[in-house]
Amino acid sequence: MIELVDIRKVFNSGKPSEYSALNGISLNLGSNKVTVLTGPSGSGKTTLLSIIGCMSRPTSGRVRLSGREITSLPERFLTEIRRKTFGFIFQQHNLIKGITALENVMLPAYPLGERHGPLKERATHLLGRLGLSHKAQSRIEWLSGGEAQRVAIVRALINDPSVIIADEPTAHLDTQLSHRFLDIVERFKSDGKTVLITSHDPLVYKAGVVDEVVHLRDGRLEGDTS
Ligand SMILES: Nc1ncnc2c1ncn2[C@@H]1O[C@H](COP(=O)(O)OP(=O)(O)OP(=O)(O)O)[C@@H](O)[C@H]1O
Repeated sequence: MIELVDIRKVFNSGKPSEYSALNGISLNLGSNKVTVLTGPSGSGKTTLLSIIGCMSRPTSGRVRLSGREITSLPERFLTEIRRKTFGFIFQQHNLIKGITALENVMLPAYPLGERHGPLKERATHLLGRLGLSHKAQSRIEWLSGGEAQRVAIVRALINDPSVIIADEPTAHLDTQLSHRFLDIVERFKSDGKTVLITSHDPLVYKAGVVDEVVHLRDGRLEGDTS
């Protein structure tokens, strides 16, 4: 599904602050699999996620998505791929204050031009699936941390992405809500989705639903000495 070939990422190239965050990562992420990316702080997990999710480009190396080379595509194609293929769940959920949970969920679908009625129906249905029907009209700032987290998950699903990317999804969740998140991952998987998670949390990387754990250290796959 997603193939990475010799991915390198250098920040601030040519400056005294030059930093090589990824040093030749080659990796295959199988379709309909749950992969966890783990490793110490600063090992390059978020940098790699943002490259896989078409949010940034590698300095060198190739990314193939379902066999299609996407590394060198112009920005507008990458934006389209990003919208249609990926659903993102960020550590800080980036939900917008001052508008309701329902409106937050619908926002990523607006650029795709879907009619308002069916979109609202789908968003309402998805909120219900995560037990949030009664919070649809609540403003984001009125929700608890766990509720906001679930709104962020629903928002990630609104365009029916085939790949879900979650960056430290349980960082702000207690044990019970972390288990709830893993139940949701289980559901993604049975819906045929591919899931990629970064996590330091043993509760996540040791979970039964996880197919593969990839360890990063110093921008390399652990055990890879090439
Ligand atoms: N835009 C940037 N400019 C310069 N250096 C950067 C930039 N983004 C990340 N880095 C550096 O690249 C390295 C990898 O960062 P990254 O955020 O990918 O690590 P991480 O494994 O996700 O860490 P954490 O677990 O703490 O979130 C870090 O040393 C970081 O300081």
